[in-house]
Amino acid sequence: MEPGGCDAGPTVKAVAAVLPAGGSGERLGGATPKQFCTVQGRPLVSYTVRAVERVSWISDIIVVVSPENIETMKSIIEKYGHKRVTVTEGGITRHRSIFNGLKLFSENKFSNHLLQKPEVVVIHDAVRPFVEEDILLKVVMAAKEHGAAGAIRPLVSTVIASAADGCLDHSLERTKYRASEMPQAFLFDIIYQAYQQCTDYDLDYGTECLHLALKYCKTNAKLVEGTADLWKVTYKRDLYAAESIIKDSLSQQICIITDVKEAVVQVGFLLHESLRSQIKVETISISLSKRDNHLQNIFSGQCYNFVCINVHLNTSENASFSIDLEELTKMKKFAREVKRKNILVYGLLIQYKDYFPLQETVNSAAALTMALIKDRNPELTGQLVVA
Ligand SMILES: Nc1ccn([C@@H]2O[C@H](COP(=O)(O)OP(=O)(O)OP(=O)(O)O)[C@@H](O)[C@H]2O)c(=O)n1
Ligand SMILES: O=C(CO)[C@H](O)[C@H](O)COP(=O)(O)O
Repeated sequence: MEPGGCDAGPTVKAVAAVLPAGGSGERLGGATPKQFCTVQGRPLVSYTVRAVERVSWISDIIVVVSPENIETMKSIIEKYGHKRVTVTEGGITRHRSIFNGLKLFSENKFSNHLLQKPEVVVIHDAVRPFVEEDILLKVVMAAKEHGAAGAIRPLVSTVIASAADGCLDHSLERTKYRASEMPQAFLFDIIYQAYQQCTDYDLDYGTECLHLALKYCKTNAKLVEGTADLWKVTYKRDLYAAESIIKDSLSQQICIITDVKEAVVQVGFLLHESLRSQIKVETISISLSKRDNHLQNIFSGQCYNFVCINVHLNTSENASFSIDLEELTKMKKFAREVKRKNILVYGLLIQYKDYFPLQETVNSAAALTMALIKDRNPELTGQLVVA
């Protein structure tokens, strides 16, 4: 195993990543650049950084932002606990931002600490949050062999050229062409040399790093078929699409919390059974006295949805019930604390009558639970819902 690599990673001396995030997001519109737009409680750029930092064989991650967003980016890194990330200043175009990012490995003028020059550098737009390790590995290995590599996708529409009079000049045969996406990877020396040699025109109007490697270093990039999730958030509708993918991935798992009273444990079990065909479920029964510490541990796991259930049996002699306000206040407090980590907590009171089949009530409680976690409405967190 080489330094910088790991068992599952490439046998490359060191791999680093540069994430350009210095744009203003004109096509999306709005005051906030798209990379800082909040999606399910977290800025878009943080999802991309997280996707890249999960890859253990990527040693350094450079995020390039415009000068006015340096502090914002640093606070995002701090808030979401990102590791191995260095922030640097971008330029007025994407190419200039990427070049600034690459300079950190060669010139130490922007940074107080020296970053190890990588053998291969990955370039990935900060506004493509769904990048997976598999495609990163493929482009890195291909770059090691060919000098440069990039993810591609089939074209959705045919590309046409218009003449000066605004009429069709010619159209390209769609099957012969591909959309160039990200990530791309390069032998560091190749892409750095290309950026050093390219013209101001390239830096100001170019949109393709692979092209620079070809033009200035005669390197024909290997093209690697990517997945549909690699698309770039460009327009407002893309932000909605990203939100719905993120929401969906956060809604795959639920944790049911009950206390240890037999009746509640039993109803918790039925709810678990009713939900498990639709979603991954975990049920935890804990006594009230141990709850505080225990809940802290549970909430620091991987699950983003919790329901704390309680049960009320409504017999004819016992028609009214009271809510334990102390319990409710505690649950609300937890809900408020963990909401910052995108974890949503609900209270669910399952109220049933002794003459009514319990299973039916549990089924409607399951439907209510599913609606809550699919919707992920942060305003409802900490609320007590009654089934
Ligand atoms: N001066 C720039 C311009 C763009 N980018 C980054 O390059 C990526 C892809 O660019 P694009 O989608 O074009 O972003 P914007 O330039 O922000 O969008 P628009 O063209 O709509 O203004 C984005 O992560 C963007 O932040 C950058 O680092 N520096
Ligand atoms: O297309 C690309 C690859 O070739 C780049 O991903 C890049 O996003 C293009 O940026 P822009 O939309 O700003 O030109």
